[in-house]
Amino acid sequence: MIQFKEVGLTYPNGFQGLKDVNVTIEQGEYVAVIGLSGAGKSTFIRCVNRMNEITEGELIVQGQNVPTLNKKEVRQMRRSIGMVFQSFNLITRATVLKNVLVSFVPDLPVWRKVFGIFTKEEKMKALEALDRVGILDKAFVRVDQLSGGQQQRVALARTLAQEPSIILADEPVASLDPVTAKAVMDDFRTFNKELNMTVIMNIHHVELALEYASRVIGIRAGEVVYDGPASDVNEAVLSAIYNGQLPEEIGGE
Ligand SMILES: Nc1ncnc2c1ncn2[C@@H]1O[C@H](COP(=O)(O)OP(=O)(O)OP(=O)(O)O)[C@@H](O)[C@H]1O
Repeated sequence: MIQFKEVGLTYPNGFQGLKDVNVTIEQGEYVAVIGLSGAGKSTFIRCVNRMNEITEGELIVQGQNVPTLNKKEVRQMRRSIGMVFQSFNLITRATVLKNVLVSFVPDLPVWRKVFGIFTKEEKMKALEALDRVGILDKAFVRVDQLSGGQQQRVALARTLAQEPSIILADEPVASLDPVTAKAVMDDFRTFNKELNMTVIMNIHHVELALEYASRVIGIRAGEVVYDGPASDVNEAVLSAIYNGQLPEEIGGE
């Protein structure tokens, strides 16, 4: 479970990124976070694994009080929280398999990190993850020889191999064509449904958000202005989230 209680975040330059956020997310939910550019979507999800530090209120993730964790505890917490980015964050000159194996690195003793020796079990887990996202045949191909969609699947496989209970996804389909974007969204849905992973996804594409997520959190200027089922999101709700500037795909300019 993830609980934001009266959370505020003021950046060091004084900008208020989040204001009085009260949100509880249960294990296994699929949440889409929507809002205008600059509304605070990334700020919000990055608090969960403490990439951003909250400055007010309380944040509990899987029973742990996030702001009070020391460095070692933060590292441990992050093992159970996968992160997927728009830019994939891969080592492009290494093979697909190596990129997935990297997910085991934080747990490796120093000598194994240096020599890059992975156990048979780890290799099997990595290959299984590649199989799940449908790119097992690319295991020994260099990442820079793959398409954008394939690269995002490598990033997904890397996250999956980590066996997280929560996946934070920051605009994971923004740079993909519509067909590939849907395929990647389908992968997230599979992880969510079959593996009971919580998915919290920032997404600009409202139609996809409403199609895939069960819950929508709408953020405007650092405040949660909607939190409810995706099925209840209508034009009025969107107008409130987007400050009257409806996205083009749903009838705006
Ligand atoms: N390190 C920082 N210091 C000061 N202000 C910041 C910092 N990081 C983000 N901000 C500001 O906080 C606000 C929210 O940023 P955030 O990246 O969370 O928005 P977003 O909704 O994810 O936007 P986008 O959809 O464009 O990615 C923006 O106004 C941004 O300029």
